[in-house]
Amino acid sequence: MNHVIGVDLGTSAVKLLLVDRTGGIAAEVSKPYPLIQEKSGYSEQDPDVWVEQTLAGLEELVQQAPCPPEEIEGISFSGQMHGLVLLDDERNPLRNAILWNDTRTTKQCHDINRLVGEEQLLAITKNPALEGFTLPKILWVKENEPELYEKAATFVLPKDYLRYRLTGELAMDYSDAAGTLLLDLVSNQWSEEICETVGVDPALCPPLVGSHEQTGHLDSVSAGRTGLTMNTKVFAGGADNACGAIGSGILTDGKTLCSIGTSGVILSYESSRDKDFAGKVHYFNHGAPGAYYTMGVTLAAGDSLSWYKNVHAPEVPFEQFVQGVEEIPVGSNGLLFTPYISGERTPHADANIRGSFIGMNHSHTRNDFTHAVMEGITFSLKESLEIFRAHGKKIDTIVSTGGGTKNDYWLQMQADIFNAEVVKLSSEQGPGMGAAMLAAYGCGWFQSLESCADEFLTVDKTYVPGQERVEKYEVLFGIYQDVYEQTKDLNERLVAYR
Ligand SMILES: Nc1ncnc2c1ncn2[C@@H]1O[C@H](COP(=O)(O)OP(=O)(O)O)[C@@H](O)[C@H]1O
Ligand SMILES: O=C(CO)[C@@H](O)[C@H](O)COP(=O)(O)O
Repeated sequence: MNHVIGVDLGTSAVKLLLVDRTGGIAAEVSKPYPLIQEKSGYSEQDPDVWVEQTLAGLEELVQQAPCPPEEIEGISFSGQMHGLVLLDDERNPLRNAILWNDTRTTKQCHDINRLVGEEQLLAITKNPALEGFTLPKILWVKENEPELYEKAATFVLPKDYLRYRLTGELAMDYSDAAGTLLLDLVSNQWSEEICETVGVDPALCPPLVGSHEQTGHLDSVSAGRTGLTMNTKVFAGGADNACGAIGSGILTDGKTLCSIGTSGVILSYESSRDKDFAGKVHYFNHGAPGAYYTMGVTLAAGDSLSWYKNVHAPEVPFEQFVQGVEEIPVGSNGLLFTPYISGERTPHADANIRGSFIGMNHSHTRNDFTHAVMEGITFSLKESLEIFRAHGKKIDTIVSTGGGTKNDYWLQMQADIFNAEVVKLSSEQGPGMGAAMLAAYGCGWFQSLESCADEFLTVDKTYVPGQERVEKYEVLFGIYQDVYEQTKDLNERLVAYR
């Protein structure tokens, strides 16, 4: 047995990696799917489309594999976090999944705060009530679609539904459960107190497992469809950011990750759950046993750039669209962008804020705008970084991952804006690689995830901050930070027109 598969169920696509015993990528497949956005603030996907695209992707992966299917020992998963998949008693989805970047649940967040109490919620879950998390979505369905809620027998998260469909076994791992706002981070069990206080039946919560634990084998239907064998071991996997941390070697204190996918995150390893960030950043279980991580989230990071590209040049491939941005100077010739197109999480938990371009003039070209979008996304991530620095973390090296690393110039911009060395690994697919590492560790190939990381992960390139650009960006960052307060009220007044 010499290969494992990592499946990353992202927001824009499912990405599948076939990985050998040295961490080499033997085959790679990506299958996209759309977002369903019926209203401003709504964001949904059809869970069965995830399954269909994953099965089709696995079939292609097996066809591309340099080894027979019997040599593929295990498979594991990384998944977009927080998305609510409600299942009936026959385990069929009752409605579309409500995703992490759906912000319809402001009222339910207020209700949770009122009923549980903000301090008690923080004491139990280490996190505040935010629209993106799963519990407010459960309460939204209970309140707005009671006839569906009555039929609900269980809830799961996106990759858990996918894993269930491949194996017939239902489970949720701790790293993803932490993002539901229902996990007691101290006892590592579902919080009966929160369930009772907000009126959610604890029986809806699925069994909890560790990310590296085996949760069955592929069933005959999935094996038949994909060409894999029924002996393929299936491991639980984790939240995409937990897997991204594993797949980027963020496995010891002091290590920091920047991920630019649809969302953007700045994530830092924590060996204990005892630190106090007062809920300013998320605090979740890691996919590595017994560990934790803290992170700040930009809701629309890569998504802002995709949005901008889709408005102006939907037919142009990304690589071509961003060509020429390297000729634009620091500050985009006076154009500034805030990436709040889906509202924001860190540091401004605000579902109503929206993005801005400030400083437009006649001379601005499409490249100026693209450059400003990249800068605005990176400034937003710097705001999370500064929270960590303000809490005493010394961050001088950051591993960068996600689709955003496909552009060399953007990686240099990250180094200059973050004022830190930015490291790009050989594979930009941190979450998929992390999932493959969980399968490799689960199969017993390595004693620990750290030793797996030593074997699997290699640095491709390091980007060093340039002093002159760092200083210019420091000043611009101050202007960027002023935009939120100055556009907050304007955006509240525009809500009625959305
Ligand atoms: N060539 C490129 N240059 C810069 N950014 C890119 C490029 N290709 C893709 N991206 C960015 O990567 C994002 C997708 O990243 P990915 O990690 O695949 O997302 P997710 O896992 O959230 O679906 C896109 O939204 C886009 O902004
Ligand atoms: O909501 C969060 C983290 O709290 C997001 O990071 C999602 O987990 C989606 O990730 P991508 O699809 O952008 O990778």
